Amino acid sequence: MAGGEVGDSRSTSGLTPNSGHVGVTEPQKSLEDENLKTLASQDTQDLKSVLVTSVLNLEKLDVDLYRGTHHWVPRTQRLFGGQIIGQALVAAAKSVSDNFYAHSLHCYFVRAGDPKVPVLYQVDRTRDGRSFTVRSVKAVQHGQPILICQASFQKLQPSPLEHQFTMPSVPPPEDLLTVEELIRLHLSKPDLAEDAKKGLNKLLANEVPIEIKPVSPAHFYRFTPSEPRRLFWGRARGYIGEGNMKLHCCVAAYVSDFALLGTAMQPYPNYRAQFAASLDHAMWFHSTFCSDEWMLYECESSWAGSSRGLVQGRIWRRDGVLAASCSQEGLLRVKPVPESSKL
Ligand SMILES: CC(C)(COP(=O)(O)OP(=O)(O)OC[C@H]1O[C@@H](n2cnc3c(N)ncnc32)[C@H](O)[C@@H]1OP(=O)(O)O)[C@@H](O)C(=O)NCCC(=O)NCCSC(=O)CCCC(=O)O
Repeated sequence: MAGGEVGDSRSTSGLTPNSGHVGVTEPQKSLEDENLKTLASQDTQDLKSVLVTSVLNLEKLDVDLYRGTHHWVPRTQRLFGGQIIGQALVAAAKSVSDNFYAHSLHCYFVRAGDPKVPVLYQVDRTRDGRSFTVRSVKAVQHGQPILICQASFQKLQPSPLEHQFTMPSVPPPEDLLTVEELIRLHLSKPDLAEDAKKGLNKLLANEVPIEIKPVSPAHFYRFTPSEPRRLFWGRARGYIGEGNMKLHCCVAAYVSDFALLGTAMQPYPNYRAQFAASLDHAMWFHSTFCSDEWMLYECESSWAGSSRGLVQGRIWRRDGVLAASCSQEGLLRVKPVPESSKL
């Protein structure tokens, strides 16, 4: 966007939910241990999200050249894909007029990101049109691209053609446990294998700037084989700020890469990913939303084969409006889970 700030105040999307349907079911007790909800995980909603203060706050080095730093690095010690996509979209948006809004992006992860050095973002102003503006961004480390991304922006153009799927009915986030609460619950089991305990404690030590509440934890953690479909509520930790749609899109791009690929592993609880990495990621933005408010992520994997898995995602506002869709193919090299590690 013009002026180098990821900020605007888009007021309406032009898309409405289907016949006022609200997909959230009435409150109900989802897991027996209600006490855990109050004991576990501090409420950080009053804090400005680290995604705003640091991760998506790129340093300008020159015209169309930015530097991004890291906050959370996954255990794999390669950069989190969502961080690179989110930062690439921030860089792309900086040269786009305020009245153009991201409607889609298409990315390839071509090399693993190195967490020891910052990432440079080189923006190419591919085209400025009357309705659409396109930017190409190359994320570079050690002189070589790690991500190539095309992002397209459009002026608001209302249309009589408006439809969307209906949001699935699920319990509201207030009735579900966060990933951290579920892990603590699991850790309290006396017969838990040592290997599993170690793995879960490592997960707890993660400082991921995203909060997640799985709708069906057993599917999410792949205790049993299940259809490659998952639903979870997700939001950025901390406060992002109102009326800043461009930033909310960048945050959503960050969050969207977090738990997508695991969907393709759900039918195979006896296999563990030895190497899992997103190969490409596409995203379409449909409506206004707040990425620091709970949104329902509906993910399904239509196919897996040749050491790859394909996953589609829909991101719903809790009032039933389809906010965004995404699609990703990932590399999944697997090995059987050793008996001693089974939960
Ligand atoms: C995907 C790859 C690895 C593809 O590379 P490649 O052509 O295989 O490259 P390479 O340098 O030749 O090899 C890399 C490595 O893969 C090994 N390899 C290659 N082929 C095979 C095989 N058939 N069987 C078993 N191993 C194989 C090679 O020996 C290399 O291993 P090494 O690094 O030497 O230990 C590359 O393009 C890449 O690293 N891209 C970046 C992917 C990425 O970083 N994505 C974003 C992070 S993933 C993420 O954030 C999602 C997390 C969300 C979630 O967990 O749900």
